[in-house]
Amino acid sequence: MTYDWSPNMNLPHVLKDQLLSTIGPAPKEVTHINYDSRKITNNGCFVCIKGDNTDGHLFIEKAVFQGAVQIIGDNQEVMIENAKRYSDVQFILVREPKKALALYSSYLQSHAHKQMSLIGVTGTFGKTTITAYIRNLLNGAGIKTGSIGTAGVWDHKSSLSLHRSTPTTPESSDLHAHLKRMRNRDISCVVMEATSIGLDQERLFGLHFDIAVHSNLHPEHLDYHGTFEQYKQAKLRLFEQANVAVVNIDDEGMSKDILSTFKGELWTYGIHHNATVQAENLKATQNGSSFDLLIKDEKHHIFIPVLGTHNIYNFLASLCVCLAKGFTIQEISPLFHKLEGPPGRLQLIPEFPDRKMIFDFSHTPVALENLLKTIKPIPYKRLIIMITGIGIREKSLRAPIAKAVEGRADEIIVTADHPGDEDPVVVVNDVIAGFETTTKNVHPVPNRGEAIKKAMGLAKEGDLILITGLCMEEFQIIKGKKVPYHDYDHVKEFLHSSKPQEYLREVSVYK
Ligand SMILES: CC(=O)N[C@H]1[C@@H](OP(=O)(O)OP(=O)(O)OC[C@H]2O[C@@H](n3ccc(=O)[nH]c3=O)[C@H](O)[C@@H]2O)O[C@H](CO)[C@@H](O)[C@@H]1O[C@H](C)C(=O)N[C@@H](C)C(=O)N[C@H](CCC(=O)O)C(=O)O
Ligand SMILES: Nc1ncnc2c1ncn2[C@@H]1O[C@H](COP(=O)(O)OP(=O)(O)OP(=O)(O)O)[C@@H](O)[C@H]1O
Repeated sequence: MTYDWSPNMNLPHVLKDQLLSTIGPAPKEVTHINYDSRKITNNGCFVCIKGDNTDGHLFIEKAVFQGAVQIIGDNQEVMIENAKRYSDVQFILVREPKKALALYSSYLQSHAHKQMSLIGVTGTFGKTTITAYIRNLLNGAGIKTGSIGTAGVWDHKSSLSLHRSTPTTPESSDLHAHLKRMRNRDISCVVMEATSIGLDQERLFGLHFDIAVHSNLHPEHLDYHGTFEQYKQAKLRLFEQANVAVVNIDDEGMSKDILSTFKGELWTYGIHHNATVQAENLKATQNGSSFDLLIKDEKHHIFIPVLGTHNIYNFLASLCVCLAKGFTIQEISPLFHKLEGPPGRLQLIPEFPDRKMIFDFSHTPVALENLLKTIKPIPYKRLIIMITGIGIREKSLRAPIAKAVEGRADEIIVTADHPGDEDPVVVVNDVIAGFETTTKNVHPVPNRGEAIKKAMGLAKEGDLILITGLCMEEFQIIKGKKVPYHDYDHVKEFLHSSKPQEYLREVSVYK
């Protein structure tokens, strides 16, 4: 049964291309839309999505019980069956419920996205960092810019508290609600991470991006996408929705695909190949990176207060966005000395006099090994590293974490992150079991805050302290509860303590 579109159907016009048929009375009012029956309340529209574990169509009854007045789905048989049972509810049969969810969500949020400029960032590594750099530079340049991604949802000033449904790219109904919230705060530009899974699940369907940014492509999420090719095709979809593309020309994963298919304005960046914006003569310095920037045959000497070659790539991507937005290098360069990445990604903590201190999110053996490679060019007297076992995640990673840093630091503090239901002492001892030859200069401190102070207490002039683990999160999970926690509070406590020496005392945890 197929209905022709008619204006009297009382349905938002946005659903026109998705609509197959409707049964039941059009509701007087629809106040919200959701893909999860548990989040539906009075006057809601529930969209049935087939997932990996279950099928949203099984929860129609629950959604109606919770107050749904409209149901959207693609299973004709189930929809008709339920329409007979709930004659006061409108059932809308569509071609693709995920697309309908995105379109209808946009409508219910007054198409807020159309009143703002959108920038999408995709790639395997660097999305969160590039997103933070773009937000930082554009705000500095006077464009009120918000961001959405792994680091949360930010307006131009600070992080907004909200419930997260996905780790990075929100489901479309949540995304449009965030966009409306941004618009209400006078945000005129939003930069967002576009993950392959988010793109594949149509969370960004119907959005139009002024600029799409590519970082790089390496195998990831193959359990979800099946093949590397399918993973790449999902990421490439972002560029079909954009006017301008910013492409890392050094990346072998997908740059050629974008360059050969993209029809709009192109900006390239890189270090090893000629690009619109190219960096050369890279040098790691005490507090950041310096290099020469080549833009259209002009050379500019640049310093940015961030470490690591990968972050120079991330910076180049962000700079291309500013240039594509019409700023000149002269207008943007005064902002470089204040460039800020996302919390906890090679984040320099400047407050500790005569010592260098870095927070980094690495909490796996591979990430720790990469971190130790990245900091190599930084001059320091002694290296002090704090590593963490994680209570709520794979136990099997604890011992390898110790192995990754063994013999590569002068002092190693071992602590526990998110102990969950585990005794932090046990977590710490599991990590320590991974040291193969010696536990000399290994300091077990089960409480993360105390461990930070211990690391700071051990540091002398000229030393480098690496604080690793899940430090960008503002809570610790302890016995199923999120307990407010921030690394930075402990840094401040140490610096303001009249007796910092007391943190040097040993804490004995071996049982
Ligand atoms: C693997 C994956 O992508 N899962 C997504 C998928 O879940 P699923 O297939 O398991 O759903 P399901 O449990 O079978 O349920 C099917 C439907 O029934 C609904 N339901 C279920 C139970 C109920 O009582 N009532 C009800 O309505 C569910 O809300 C859902 O709509 O469909 C759901 C609804 O559309 C998504 O929210 C969910 O994302 C989950 C939360 C998730 O964590 N996804 C991760 C993998 C993800 O998207 N990550 C990327 C980052 C990747 C990166 O790091 O690069 C991201 O962008 O965040
Ligand atoms: N451009 C890059 N190239 C290679 N590696 C990078 C790049 N940028 C960041 N990394 C590495 O990836 C890690 C994660 O960076 P970031 O959070 O910015 O990436 P992401 O794509 O958002 O990943 P996630 O979604 O897992 O957070 C960093 O700690 C760093 O080790």
